[in-house]
Amino acid sequence: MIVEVKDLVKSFNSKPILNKINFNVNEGEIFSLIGPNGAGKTTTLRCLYGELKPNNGEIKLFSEKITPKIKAKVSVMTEDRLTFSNFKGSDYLKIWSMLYPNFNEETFSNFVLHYNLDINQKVERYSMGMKTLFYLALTISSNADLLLLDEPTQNLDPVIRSEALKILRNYANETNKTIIISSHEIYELEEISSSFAIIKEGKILYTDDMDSAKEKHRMIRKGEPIPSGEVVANFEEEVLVKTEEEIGRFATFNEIVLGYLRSIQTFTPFEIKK
Ligand SMILES: Nc1ncnc2c1ncn2[C@@H]1O[C@H](COP(=O)(O)OP(=O)(O)OP(=O)(O)O)[C@@H](O)[C@H]1O
Repeated sequence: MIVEVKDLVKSFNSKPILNKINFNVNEGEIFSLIGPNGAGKTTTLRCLYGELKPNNGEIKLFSEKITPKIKAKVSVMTEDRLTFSNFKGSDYLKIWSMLYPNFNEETFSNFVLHYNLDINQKVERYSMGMKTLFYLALTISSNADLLLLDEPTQNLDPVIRSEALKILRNYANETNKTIIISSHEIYELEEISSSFAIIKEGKILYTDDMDSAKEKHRMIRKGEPIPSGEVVANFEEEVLVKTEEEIGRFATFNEIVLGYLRSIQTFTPFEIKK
């Protein structure tokens, strides 16, 4: 197991933000942490890379507690893409190649060349999309065993976004390295993830492998008998049920995610009052 999170609790100013979170990630997986704005995705990742100290619970990376030695196996893309003022791309290259003993300068050079990123320019002057690409270049060149990527396709145009997903898929598939992605882009997560957890209001609502989740969930037309199992959510004309019975039709990943996110409270779209 590469990542083990057990009963993780994190509060800010006594306000609970993560409420006994549990999930595991195996080697070679691309694991997605999926949830709406404010669900606690970034807070979970910050606990994973040791930036935040949990109030309770246990995190193990590579079967060990987080130590500086373990951190050297992890590379991180933070959501805010924080950049040091006055640092050029080439300065980051120097720092990252010192931090990561297996840093691949050739991969980095090819990446920045392909996307026309000028490493002699200050990174804080890059556009948001360029910053995302630059951090993608750093993280995949790090050759770290675990990548923690917070919203790694944010601000990328559709073509580059799809290329970025392919790059990440290859990173995990070809080298058996592990990636955790936080996002709310359901469609692209389905394309790339092998396992996932759905998080809302600091709680994990469901976690599973992609294939196993699809096997366990069925959509039953309203009015038809509900099989044994757990009714997860009501859709307009169908009901999402977690069951072992072969009945109705298989639910899509999108329906499973929306179903769990709806199940806690009824979703009410925001409307501007006239
Ligand atoms: N340093 C902090 N101090 C106080 N509250 C915080 C702090 N960081 C995060 N929070 C709160 O924790 C909650 C979860 O935030 P978090 O950034 O983890 O959510 P998220 O799922 O990553 O959201 P998004 O998709 O919008 O980035 C929010 O209510 C946020 O206001």
